[in-house]
Amino acid sequence: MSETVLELKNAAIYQRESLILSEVDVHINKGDFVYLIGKTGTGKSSFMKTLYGDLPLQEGEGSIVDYNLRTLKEKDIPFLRRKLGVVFQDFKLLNDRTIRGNLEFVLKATGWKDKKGMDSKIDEVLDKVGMKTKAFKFPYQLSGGEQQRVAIARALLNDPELILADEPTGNLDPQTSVEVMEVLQDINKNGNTILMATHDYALLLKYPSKTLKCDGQKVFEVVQKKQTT
Ligand SMILES: Nc1ncnc2c1ncn2[C@@H]1O[C@H](COP(=O)(O)OP(=O)(O)OP(=O)(O)O)[C@@H](O)[C@H]1O
Repeated sequence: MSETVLELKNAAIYQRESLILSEVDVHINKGDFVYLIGKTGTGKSSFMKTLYGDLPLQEGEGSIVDYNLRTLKEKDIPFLRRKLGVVFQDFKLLNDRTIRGNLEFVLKATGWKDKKGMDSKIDEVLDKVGMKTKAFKFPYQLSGGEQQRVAIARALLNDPELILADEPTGNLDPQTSVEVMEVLQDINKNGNTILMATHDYALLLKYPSKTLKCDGQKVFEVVQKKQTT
């Protein structure tokens, strides 16, 4: 039996009192790679924010990893986020410390204490994204694509049950986007579940997968047409 990591039933997504999406039914199983697409302003980020507890789920049912989004308390949010890896368009690395320092900061903030254990975890995740040799650099010494690889490594630190990537290639050129996408594909092949919001239809064509679309305040699954070439 497939293991469910995300389930929304008849959910409504709000930004304060404005309804952004309604009657949302979404199901994601362990190991899936799912795209979330839609024109600008259709609610992709609002949808993602609801999943990581930045917006409350006010209507319908929602469960993500082991949390019920309807009953999620403020104090649960840091624990929920430890089970999720969140990747943003703008990387959000700390410029005052090295790559290793950035990753160590997250591990310490999530309760890690043993220096050896932290070092080997950091090496492991940097290796997964091809950045092991650059751990001593500062974020501003890296290209956008490299910074995003580090952000993906950071998302992997606590072995997340689901990775939420909100426009992870939004600030990257097409070639670099493909390189970052290859990293996400590899991680997915190794068993990680990924939900990725994107505008980038070229990536969808190159790496077809289950696709959800936000349009007209609804989310529905779209069937990608097979390329004939
Ligand atoms: N903090 C906020 N307060 C109120 N309304 C908001 C807020 N953030 C976004 N919205 C509104 O919610 C709607 C959906 O925005 P959202 O950012 O979720 O869309 P999106 O599909 O992610 O867009 P983009 O692709 O441009 O990031 C928009 O109409 C936007 O104006």
